[in-house]
Amino acid sequence: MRPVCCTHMTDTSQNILEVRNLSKSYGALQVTNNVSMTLKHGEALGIIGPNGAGKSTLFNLIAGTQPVNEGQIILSGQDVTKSTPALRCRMGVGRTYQIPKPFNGMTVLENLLVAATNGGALSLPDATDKSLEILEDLGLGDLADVPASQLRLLDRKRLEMARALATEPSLLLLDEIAGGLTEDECETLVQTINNIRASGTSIIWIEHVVHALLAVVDRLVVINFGAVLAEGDPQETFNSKDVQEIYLGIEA
Ligand SMILES: Nc1ncnc2c1ncn2[C@@H]1O[C@H](COP(=O)(O)OP(=O)(O)OP(=O)(O)O)[C@@H](O)[C@H]1O
Repeated sequence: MRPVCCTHMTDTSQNILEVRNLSKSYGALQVTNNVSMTLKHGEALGIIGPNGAGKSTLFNLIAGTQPVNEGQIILSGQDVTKSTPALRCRMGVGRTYQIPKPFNGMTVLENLLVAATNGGALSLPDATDKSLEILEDLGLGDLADVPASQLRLLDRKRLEMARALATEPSLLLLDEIAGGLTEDECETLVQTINNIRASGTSIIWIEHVVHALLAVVDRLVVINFGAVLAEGDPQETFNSKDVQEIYLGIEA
């Protein structure tokens, strides 16, 4: 395990994402504190940390829904720190939200079409083909014409992921997608994420369900009080004394 602050890779062609010295405050509350990290093309990175540590905020900064106070975000070699969320989405950043936010008045398919025609910029016929394919892959094929408001939790989470995939992301940000699922459902979700990953999509996954996360990611970053506490091999990092003590409150 490498301690604290992730080192930068200077060869940007290998990195789909570089986050450089990011800081973010809300009033007096510093939520992101000088965070740096990189993600290689095709890599899957896990993020864990206590509640309120600033994990989702990091996604908001990367996706552009919140402005940074300091630092830089480099996407495929291009500085997008000041770019709009829409532009970042067109450049390949797809995300899910911790609390699924579908358009409840629309069907499952219509939800994907909105994402595919706007975020993904596909024509309607292409968007329809693409959306049906994604729904099939994610086990939602039979629910295409069902209103989103009628879905059970697992299917709402799948829809959240399907909407992100409909924008054709090269970088997928998954925010606590496994919470509240049964063990079997969790296993299905892990398979789905591994399939997405096998198709070449780079992934950053924030998750409290650590065993699910460890079944997917190549590398783990631990955030505490807005800063990087540790990063490295997933199991080794998770088992380290600092992480066990600070993240789980266990005295190792
Ligand atoms: N828009 C905002 N305005 C003010 N405070 C905010 C805002 N967004 C987040 N915060 C605060 O920033 C801190 C970090 O929130 P964040 O959601 O990033 O944590 P998290 O690590 O994702 O937590 P959890 O694991 O509980 O989801 C919290 O104290 C939160 O209340």
